[in-house]
Amino acid sequence: MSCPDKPPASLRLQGVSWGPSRSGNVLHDISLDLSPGRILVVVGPNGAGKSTLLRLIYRFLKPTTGRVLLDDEDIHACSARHVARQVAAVLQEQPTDFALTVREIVALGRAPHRNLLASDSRRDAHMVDHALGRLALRPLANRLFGTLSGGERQRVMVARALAQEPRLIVLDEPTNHLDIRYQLELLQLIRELRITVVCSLHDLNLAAMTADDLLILRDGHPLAFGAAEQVLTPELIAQAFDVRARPIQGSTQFDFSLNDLSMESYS
Ligand SMILES: Nc1ncnc2c1ncn2[C@@H]1O[C@H](COP(=O)(O)OP(=O)(O)OP(=O)(O)O)[C@@H](O)[C@H]1O
Repeated sequence: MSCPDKPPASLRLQGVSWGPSRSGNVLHDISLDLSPGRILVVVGPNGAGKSTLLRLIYRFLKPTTGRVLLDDEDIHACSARHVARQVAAVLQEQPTDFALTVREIVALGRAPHRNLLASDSRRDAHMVDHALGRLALRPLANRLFGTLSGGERQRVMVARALAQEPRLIVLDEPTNHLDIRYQLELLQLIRELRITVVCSLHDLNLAAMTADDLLILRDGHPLAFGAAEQVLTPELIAQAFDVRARPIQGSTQFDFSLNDLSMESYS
């Protein structure tokens, strides 16, 4: 049985800023348009504001100024449940429901689609099983979450998000805890999802392989936004990360090294 498709959503950020009350902004005036089905990868140094931007997109935080629009609808003009039916998030923090099985955790993704007190519908069961299959988790379906490795838990979190049938999925550093094989598999899965994706990544080479569009943040400011091959240039990488990036011939991949100034600052 195939998984029924919902059309991917468009995302628009209009002059979005955010800061904790009165102590200055963490994010400054970010605007971008993401067409349905495109993959936006957000990169930037530690503390640049990547997780904060993602929290605004999955409606955990409300912008201090500006708007986040999903298909031209301000997500803060809609109920949390309405947004949860369209947007799923995979966060760096993992749940502490160690006594639940993998299947039960993935089934939590169905919550926004259920009516109060309604028992699981056949569609719920199908979506949970489909998500378990996509992440190769069927053999672990009855294991307790608390007994899984870090990488297995991360795959459960992605399966839970897929069970939610989102039209936009937000992933904060989803390759954390994954070995290189599962990193590549997960990023390939993301490319095959046919939903709109916003994902933060630290690895610029993985970002180049995954992104349609790329946003570079530095100190909460958008340094560059656009097609990945135009944005990931040695100059912009140097500006954002203070490292030297040498393109590997014939690819969009880079070798990285400290530049001379960085070396001096450590000596
Ligand atoms: N609620 C908050 N109150 C005060 N400062 C905050 C709050 N949330 C985030 N910050 C600050 O905002 C900055 C950006 O944090 P954020 O977690 O978004 O960065 P990041 O780019 O995801 O970093 P990393 O790559 O290290 O995960 C940091 O300096 C952080 O301390």
